[in-house]
Amino acid sequence: MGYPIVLHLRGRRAVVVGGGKVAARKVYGLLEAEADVVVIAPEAVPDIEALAAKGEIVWRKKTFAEDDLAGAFLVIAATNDRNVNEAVAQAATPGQLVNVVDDPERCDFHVPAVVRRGSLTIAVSTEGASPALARRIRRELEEQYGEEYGPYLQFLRKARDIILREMADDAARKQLFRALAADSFRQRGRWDEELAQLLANEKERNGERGRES
Ligand SMILES: C[C@@]1(CC(=O)O)C2=NC(=C\c3[nH]c(c(CCC(=O)O)c3CC(=O)O)Cc3[nH]c(c(CC(=O)O)c3CCC(=O)O)/C=C3\N/C(=C\2)[C@@H](CCC(=O)O)[C@]3(C)CC(=O)O)/[C@H]1CCC(=O)O
Ligand SMILES: NC(=O)c1ccc[n+]([C@@H]2O[C@H](COP(=O)([O-])OP(=O)(O)OC[C@H]3O[C@@H](n4cnc5c(N)ncnc54)[C@H](O)[C@@H]3O)[C@@H](O)[C@H]2O)c1
Repeated sequence: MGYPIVLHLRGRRAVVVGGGKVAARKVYGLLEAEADVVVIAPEAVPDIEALAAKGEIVWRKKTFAEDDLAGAFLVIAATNDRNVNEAVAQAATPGQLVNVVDDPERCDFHVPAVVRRGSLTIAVSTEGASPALARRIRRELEEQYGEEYGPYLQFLRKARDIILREMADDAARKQLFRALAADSFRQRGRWDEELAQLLANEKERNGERGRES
């Protein structure tokens, strides 16, 4: 079974070999993670052409050669030619993370189906058993966790900073974090107001404890 992790790719080079629809899907995911994306392909779908024209990726309009992998942190072999994909995997050095879109056995990692809502990422993997099921579940999760989770996560991050700064008691902090994560809290929508109230209550309780001792 694979070990799920979230890679930090900002400023790191990701080389995608191939310029078809599968490559384009991987490119979009890599751009969301702010990787420096380089595509190697003699021909590419319009999405990839457009991204290259806007300067959001580099497209080397050529067939794959070993030296295309120089400086890559992550490599995706996404051509429609099994032999080329195999050659890409062979050319990678041991430290480079490799995904081969038509050969799960050759992969250091596979790519899950993903829902993103600001800082919230929900990833679904079937380990290659059924990418179509991963896609279906991703769509269901998109319904369940709507766009409103983006601003909610922003609030939670800010609240967490405040709580860590202002509250010393571990147990009380934990209780507060859980209260803010409750769906009923999210749905009421009065996040800042309720946080201020909860912090004030906690300060008052502390004050009382101080006077008791
Ligand atoms: C999740 C997603 C992420 C992404 O690509 O971004 C993804 N595949 C997606 C869609 C999809 N892929 C395929 C179909 C057609 C239906 C079907 O065959 O089921 C559909 C559905 C569609 O297109 O609608 C066909 C397919 N996929 C692979 C092979 C090769 C093989 O298994 O040998 C073949 C056969 C090719 C052929 O010969 O035809 C291999 C892989 N695909 C993976 C990921 C990795 C395993 C992830 C997992 O199992 O969880 C893995 C192992 C490697 C990798 O790519 O990392 C993305 C959904 C994004 C979304 O919608 O959210
Ligand atoms: N992992 C997945 O999610 C998934 C899903 C569907 C299909 N697949 C597999 O992925 C492969 C690619 O699918 P696609 O629909 O994107 O194919 P496609 O035919 O649309 O694109 C293939 C691309 O590879 C490029 N290419 C071919 N030879 C090359 C070389 N020597 N160097 C560099 N680039 C080269 C072509 O120029 C083209 O841009 C399929 O063959 C299939 O086996 C994987």
